[in-house]
Amino acid sequence: MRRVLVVTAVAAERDAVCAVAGSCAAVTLPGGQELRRAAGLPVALDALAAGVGPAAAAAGTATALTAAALAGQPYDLVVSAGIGGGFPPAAPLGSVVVAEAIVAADLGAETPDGFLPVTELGFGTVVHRPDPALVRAVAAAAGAVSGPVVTVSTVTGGAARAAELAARHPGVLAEAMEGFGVAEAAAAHGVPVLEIRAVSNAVGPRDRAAWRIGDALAALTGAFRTLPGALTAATGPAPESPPRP
Ligand SMILES: O=C(O)c1cccc(C(=O)CC[C@H]2O[C@@H](n3cnc4c(=O)[nH]cnc43)[C@H](O)[C@@H]2O)c1
Repeated sequence: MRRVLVVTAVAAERDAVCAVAGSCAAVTLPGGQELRRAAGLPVALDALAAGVGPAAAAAGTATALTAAALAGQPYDLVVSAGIGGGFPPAAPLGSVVVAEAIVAADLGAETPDGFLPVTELGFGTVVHRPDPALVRAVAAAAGAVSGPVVTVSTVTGGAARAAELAARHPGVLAEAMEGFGVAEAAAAHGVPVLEIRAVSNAVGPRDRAAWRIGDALAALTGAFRTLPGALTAATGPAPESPPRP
């Protein structure tokens, strides 16, 4: 059976993923974070609420991946998941976005000529590209759109920054705060990654009262209901493996 680790920021997002299974059992990770383990699905699904932002996401993901590897039960896929801001009109409230590129949008330097990504300063990486066939299959099954999703450390709160992000990242569909951190940890472990976002708000001038978190969490559950079938469609039946304790 395929083993999938889903990393969310907060418990409400994790519980929206767990809702697919009806119930989830708690497993404590080294360091004390609590993983939730779903039973009765055609994939072995674990969900972790690792905290808000790319650093917490990377730390939690790396801990869960290391614990699973040391237990001899490594994950086959990591999914960064949760609610996110959508760029209108392509990603309206309540829609689901699957990332074809997971982009660190504010990792770099401001210069007199504008923003420079760290790659242009000679360091690291600013983009992870999930397997396109997997992205297509997961998006099709979920009725989602696919395109770039940016990771930011500061939620966009104005029209000027929204326009700047859209100009710097053509086709960008959504903004969230964890995808790149999850993807960095997955890459360090050689595990494929996806990012799935359900749109709770429009990226632009801050209007917290207009966020539709309940609708987005329901859309997230709906997307995860279709994930096992999509994984099988994209990669074939899972190889035999020993059952989990
Ligand atoms: O208040 C609640 O009930 C609640 C339930 C679920 C999630 C939240 C969050 O505030 C999660 C923070 C989380 O949301 C992502 N997010 C959502 N919209 C945006 C955005 O426009 N720009 C950036 N990030 C966004 C982000 O990944 C945060 O981790 C509250």
